[in-house]
Amino acid sequence: MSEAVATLDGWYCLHDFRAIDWNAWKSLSAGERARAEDELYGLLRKYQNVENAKQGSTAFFSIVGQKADFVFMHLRETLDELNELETEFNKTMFAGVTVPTYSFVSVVELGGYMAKPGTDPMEDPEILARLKPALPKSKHICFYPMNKKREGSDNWYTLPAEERRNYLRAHGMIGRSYAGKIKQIITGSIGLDDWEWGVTLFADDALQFKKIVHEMRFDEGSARFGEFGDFYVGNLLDESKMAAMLQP
Ligand code: VOV
Repeated sequence: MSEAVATLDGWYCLHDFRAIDWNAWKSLSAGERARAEDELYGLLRKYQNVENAKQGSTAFFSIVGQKADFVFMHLRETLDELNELETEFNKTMFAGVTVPTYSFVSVVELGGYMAKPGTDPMEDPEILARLKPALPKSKHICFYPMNKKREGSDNWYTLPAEERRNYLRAHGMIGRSYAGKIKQIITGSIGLDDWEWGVTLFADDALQFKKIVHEMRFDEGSARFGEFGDFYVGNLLDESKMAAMLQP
C-alpha cells in the first residue's frame, strides 16, 4: 500500500450555485421585489460581519453562461454552520425565485507533501491563514471539481509518495509563475462530495484562468492523472451590482 499523505484541513466550504427564475422575479410586485432585495442585502451584510470577525468568509459572484446565475462560496468553521446558511437563504423570499443548480461540499485543504520535517504546521501562522482564508475580492472566479485518476497504471493512489511529491513540486512551480495573477483555494472533498477536490481560482484578468489551466494540462501530473468536472466562471457581485442585475 502506498503511504497516504496527511492533509491539513481548515474551514468547511459550500459552493451554492443558483439560477434566477426571471419570469417568477418579474411577476412579483415592486413592493415584493424591494422586500426580497432588502432581505438578500441583509444577508450579504451579515456574511460581511462574519468575515470581519474572522469567523468565516463568503464570496458572491455572478456566473456567465447557462449553468447558474450566481454562486455563494461560503467558508465556515463547521458543517452545521454551512447547513444553517443554506437553510437561512432558502427561507428568504428571494430564494423563492431561484432554482438550485449545483452545490459542492468540501474543506479547505493543504497537502502535507511540502511539509517541513520536525515542524508543527498548525503552529505556523502563514499556514493557519491559508487554512482559514478571507476569500479574495478579485473581479473573477473560476470553479471546477477534479479527481486524480485511478485506472490501470495511471493510478495516483498507488504511486509511491515520493513520485506524487515530485509531480506536485512541478505543479507548484507552474502555479508559482502565476503569483500576483491568480489566487487558488484548493478544497478537499473525498468523503464529502462526488469529486476529490474543488479548485477555486480568483483573478482580475479572466484570461489567466485559460492560461493556467491550459499550461497545467501539459504538466505530466495533470496530463496523466487529472480528471475534470464542469467549469463555472463569473464576475464579482456586490449589493449595487446585484441591484443592477435585478432591475426588471
Ligand atoms: C495558482 C497557482 C497554484 C499554485 C501556486 C499551486 C501550488 C500547489 C502546491 C504547492 C500543491 C501541493 C500542496 C502540498 O502538498 O503542500 C498543490 C496541490 C494541489 N493543486 Fe495546486 N497550485 C495552483 C493552482 C492549481 C490549479 C489551477 C489546479 C487545478 C489543476 C489543473 O490542472 O487544472 C490545482 C490543483 C491542485 C490539487 C488538486 C492539489 C492537491 C493534490 C494532492 O494530491 O494532494 N492547483 N498546488
